[in-house]
Amino acid sequence: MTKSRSKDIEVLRGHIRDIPDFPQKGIVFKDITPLLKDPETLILTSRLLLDPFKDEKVDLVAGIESRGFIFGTRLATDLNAGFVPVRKPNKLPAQKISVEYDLEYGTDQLEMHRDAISEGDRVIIHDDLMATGGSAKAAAELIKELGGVVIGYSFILELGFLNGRAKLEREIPVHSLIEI
Ligand SMILES: O=P(O)(O)OC[C@H]1O[C@H](OP(=O)(O)OP(=O)(O)O)[C@H](O)[C@@H]1O
Ligand SMILES: Nc1ncnc2[nH]cnc12
Repeated sequence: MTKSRSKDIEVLRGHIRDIPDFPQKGIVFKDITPLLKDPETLILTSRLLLDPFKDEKVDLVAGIESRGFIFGTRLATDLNAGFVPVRKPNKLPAQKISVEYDLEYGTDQLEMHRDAISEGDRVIIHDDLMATGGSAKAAAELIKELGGVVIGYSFILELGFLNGRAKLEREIPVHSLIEI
């Protein structure tokens, strides 16, 4: 990593705050709202997320609800790609597919519209944070079921101690700006 990139990453790190015992006891919640509020870190985050993919041919960015929507749409426009939402249950209005998955705190379900992906579409999965990797794995399963090809994962933050990467296919690159 270049010196200036690692300096930029440190700036971002300084704008993520720890909230102990949220949403339940024992969880240290990584809150990105300070990073969103500062116009400099807001734009810096978009730029740093774009870097690893800027020479790739990308058809779609799939953002995971809800915090994955924030930078996912920007990443899509920066790549001249489309954006598709991966949503929590009962939010999408048209025909959809679903998958269940485990969270650091509980279980949940993710859904995508059946027509969100065309056969062979090259898709990046984006979220603000990877914890157990359950959400990212579930999103990848949905995309593959619809005929898409996952070409990479993009996160601002990765909780490395939870080893979420182990859940993902090894040959697909994972780009996390900050690893904790
Ligand atoms: O790697 P995992 O263990 O699956 O956890 C990561 C997911 O958890 C958080 O979302 P959350 O479910 O809290 O919802 P939100 O984005 O709507 O706040 C985060 O934004 C990721 O989507
Ligand atoms: N520790 C954490 N902080 C913020 N979002 C999360 N999603 C899952 N675990 C999380």
